[in-house]
Amino acid sequence: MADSAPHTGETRVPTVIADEVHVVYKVQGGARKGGATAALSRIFTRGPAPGIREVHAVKGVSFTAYKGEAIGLIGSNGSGKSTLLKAIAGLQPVARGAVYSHGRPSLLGVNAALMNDLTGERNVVLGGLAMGMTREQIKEHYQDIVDFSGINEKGDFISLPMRTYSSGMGARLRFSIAAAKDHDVLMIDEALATGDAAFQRRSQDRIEELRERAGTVFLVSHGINTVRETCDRAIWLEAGVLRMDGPSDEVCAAYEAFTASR
Ligand SMILES: Nc1ncnc2c1ncn2[C@@H]1O[C@H](COP(=O)(O)OP(=O)(O)OP(=O)(O)O)[C@@H](O)[C@H]1O
Repeated sequence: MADSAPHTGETRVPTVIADEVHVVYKVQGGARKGGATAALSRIFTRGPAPGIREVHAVKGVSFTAYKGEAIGLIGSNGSGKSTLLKAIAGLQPVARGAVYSHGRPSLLGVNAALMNDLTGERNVVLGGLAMGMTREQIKEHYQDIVDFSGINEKGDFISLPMRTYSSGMGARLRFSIAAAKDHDVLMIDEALATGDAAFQRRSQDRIEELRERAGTVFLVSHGINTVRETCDRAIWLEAGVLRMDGPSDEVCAAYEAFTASR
């Protein structure tokens, strides 16, 4: 596939290499009948045990990401975007192929592991520690994180448990915590879609900074315009297969033409 990283004259530093990555989920409880013929056929075809269904979510995806790139992952629902990010982050084993990465990729998802029963305040500390920040560093960044998230704009929400937050507020806090640290590879799953216009603008600026200071940013989004505005490169997945990889304008246009034709 086309390699779209800008040629700046400097040596390009690869941060993530995906080499023919396949991810297969095994799902318990699939409604498969367990007759004798089916069992025999499974022995010969080496199929999964009864009741276990396989979902081949990512099928042989290869690409190289470079330092300084912001890469948008686009594709229809269920095309494998989140799964690919999890595989890059090492949170989902690959069935075949391999992922090589520089440093430890951090996945910032809407489901990132913050604790709903703890206050926003405590979660800022926990999230910071989980990312490897020291208590001193967290203290230093605390106010910035809270201000950036905008959580306290409508009252003192940061001292309330996170379960009292709207999903947008939770996503904003997660983004703010993750963005407080420089990452070699930062992966963001949809968090931007949930913020309001002002937050989205701040996030785009912050992604720009992270790219300059750190390494590579991956962004999964259904908002094709967010990808256009935030990313210089886009990777389009469809049914687990990489359909196109190139400058985000071109890939987004091709994807839009594809969705319009369906
Ligand atoms: N934990 C899981 N167990 C089994 N199958 C899963 C699991 N997570 C995802 N899948 C399946 O893997 C495929 C890819 O899902 P994935 O969430 O990666 O797609 P996506 O492109 O991120 O989707 P969306 O745009 O809807 O968020 C889908 O068929 C989905 O049903």
